[in-house]
Amino acid sequence: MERRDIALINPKYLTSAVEAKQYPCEERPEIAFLGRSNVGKSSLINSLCNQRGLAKVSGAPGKTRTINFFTGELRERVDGESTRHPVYLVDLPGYGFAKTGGKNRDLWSRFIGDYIQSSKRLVLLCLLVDLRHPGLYLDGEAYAWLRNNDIPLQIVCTKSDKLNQSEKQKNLNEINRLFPTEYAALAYSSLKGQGKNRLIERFYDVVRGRFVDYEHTV
Ligand SMILES: Nc1nc2c(ncn2[C@@H]2O[C@H](COP(=O)(O)OP(=O)(O)OP(=O)(O)O)[C@@H](O)[C@H]2O)c(=O)[nH]1
Repeated sequence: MERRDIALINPKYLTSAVEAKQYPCEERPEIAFLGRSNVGKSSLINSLCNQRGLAKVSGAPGKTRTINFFTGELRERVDGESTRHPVYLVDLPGYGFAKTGGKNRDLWSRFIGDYIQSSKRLVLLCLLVDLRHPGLYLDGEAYAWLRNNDIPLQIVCTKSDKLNQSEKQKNLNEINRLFPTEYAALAYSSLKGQGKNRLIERFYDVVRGRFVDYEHTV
């Protein structure tokens, strides 16, 4: 019987950028991660890549202030045959930390906006929200702002291990209702690995749909 076996392999930190001319130039599709500060972006990237220290995990909100690029490959194995797609994972600075008010907030929007608008290779934006807190004002603002762009959006609901089954389902429904996107919101736990395979599957399918030229079979 055919079995789908998908992984994100060979992850490496590549570079950090504060302006467009510092973005890497190799043509790879990009999957970006955005969310309120401390929502668990670094933990999610580490969990997706099975590498603890890849992205920094902080107790102090607002640590990620640059756009961080990681390289990796999406690999699917079906019945012993393996297909790979090189990608960039892009860790965007968190919004909503204490000092980000007024002028800082405008700078943040311009910074992220420049990235989103200038990157021709961005195929999926993952908006991370904390599953325990559906409908936070700042998440709503980010969602509304991102909907104005043409980039496919995947809502990823972090820290799902902190809720029981019925709370999880209730909050997931609420997030889907408040933030509808082309793909249903996904519950994720970096601690337990919940949602990981489904999210990597999503990456694979999005990348495959848009960037078939990069495909090579090994
Ligand atoms: N229980 C649990 N804790 C998590 C999970 N993901 C992240 N955390 C914790 O949440 C805190 C913030 O995680 P980070 O991954 O550093 O968050 P971030 O969004 O990258 O933070 P910034 O760099 O400030 O933007 C850390 O204490 C993590 O250990 C999860 O799935 N489950």
